Amino acid sequence: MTNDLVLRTATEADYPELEAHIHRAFLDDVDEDTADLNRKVFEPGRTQLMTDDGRIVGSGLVITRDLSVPGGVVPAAHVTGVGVASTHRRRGVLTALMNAMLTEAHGRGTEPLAVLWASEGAIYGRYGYGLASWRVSYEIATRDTSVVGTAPDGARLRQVATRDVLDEIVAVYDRVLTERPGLSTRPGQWWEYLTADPKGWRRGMSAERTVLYEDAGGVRGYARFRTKAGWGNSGPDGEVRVTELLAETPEAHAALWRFLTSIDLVRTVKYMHGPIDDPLPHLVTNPDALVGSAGGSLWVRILDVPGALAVRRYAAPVDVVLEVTDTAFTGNTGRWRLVADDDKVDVSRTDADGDVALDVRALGSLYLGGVSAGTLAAGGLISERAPGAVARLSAAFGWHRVPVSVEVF
Ligand SMILES: CC(=O)SCCNC(=O)CCNC(=O)[C@H](O)C(C)(C)COP(=O)(O)OP(=O)(O)OC[C@H]1O[C@@H](n2cnc3c(N)ncnc32)[C@H](O)[C@@H]1OP(=O)(O)O
Repeated sequence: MTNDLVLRTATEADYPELEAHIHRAFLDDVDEDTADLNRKVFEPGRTQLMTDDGRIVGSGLVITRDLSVPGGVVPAAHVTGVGVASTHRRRGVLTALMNAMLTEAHGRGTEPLAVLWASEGAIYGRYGYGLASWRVSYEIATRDTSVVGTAPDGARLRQVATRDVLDEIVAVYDRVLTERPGLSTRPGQWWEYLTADPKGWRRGMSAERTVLYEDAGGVRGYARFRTKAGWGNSGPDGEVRVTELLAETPEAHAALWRFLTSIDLVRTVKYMHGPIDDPLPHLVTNPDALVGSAGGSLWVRILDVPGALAVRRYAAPVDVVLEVTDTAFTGNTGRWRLVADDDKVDVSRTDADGDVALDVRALGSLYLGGVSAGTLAAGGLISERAPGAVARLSAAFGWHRVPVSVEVF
């Protein structure tokens, strides 16, 4: 092995080697069926590579998408495809790649945030990312519970091939996104990519199906899911795995879950992207049968503190001075006065004393409204300098819906 490490931006021609490298880093092989699929969403100009003697040994991809935040939708650098060859680990390759990705995104001046899903939660805090949203993974024993009630008159469910109803589900997704923080926009070929349904993505399950919920106003919700037949000593033991479920109305939400948990021959329904504030446990006959376990999902790295603070909305009027520390992007360091009331938000640098002091990582956790300032203060991650400031911050940064990221990108 040589030690001729070079950091560079990718080109289109790097794609085949890059794809093999990423699969290897994730302990997988390139599947003939899925080969080239990721090319649909590959942005070579935003992809950083580390090469050793010309061969790729490290990668980090940035994808240009927006993210819903409390009261808005903002450009956010979506970081993904981070992988370092096993032969080159723990020598600072990830650090070099991450610095290059964040510097490029910061330099654009248009993306106040970077976001990612972490393969392992221990990795990204050191780069200023804060864990900002959570998910509930359900494993529902359908024999032990059911969703109460019935759908209203005139409502109906329609089971279809996902690709045949793309326009309808895109419209639902885009409407839900304006109400719920943490969702990523799906520009360009994203929907085509996500619904391509190659065999390699099925992991022993069926092709993807979609069920739509419609009322007099049109489609109000959908669930994309796969099924698997199974037989045990006591009869059928089938499984449903939900890829994504989004609903605009309470009726759509209940009807979709009622459908999924009552399919004949199915004994288990799994879904890994439930929001923490999902009303489902309150709608079933026995919430214990949902077996939900919570885990982290989206990590947020604030790249531009005043820009990020100005672009979201606040749940309560607030006038507070945040004393922020950021060792990587030092322009963020300092005291920022945030004054917000309804739709008016003003952020300015100030010499006034800080009401609270926090690192940019804690600000990332706070940002989407899914982690309260009180929680962070209790952990020593926010220091209160003015009495009552943490309570005011908690009220202002909270949101009526918690963030959820429904897609591991
Ligand atoms: C957004 C995404 O794409 S998530 C996917 C991340 N990729 C994977 O999980 C694939 C398998 N793993 C890998 O490819 C590599 O091990 C990586 C990318 C996680 C780390 O790459 P490396 O080049 O070894 O990291 P690097 O040497 O730059 O380490 C930087 C720091 O992170 C720490 N670190 C790196 N990996 C881990 C880990 N898995 N768990 C805990 N700490 C870690 C290092 O100890 C080091 O700490 P220090 O700053 O205190 O010295």
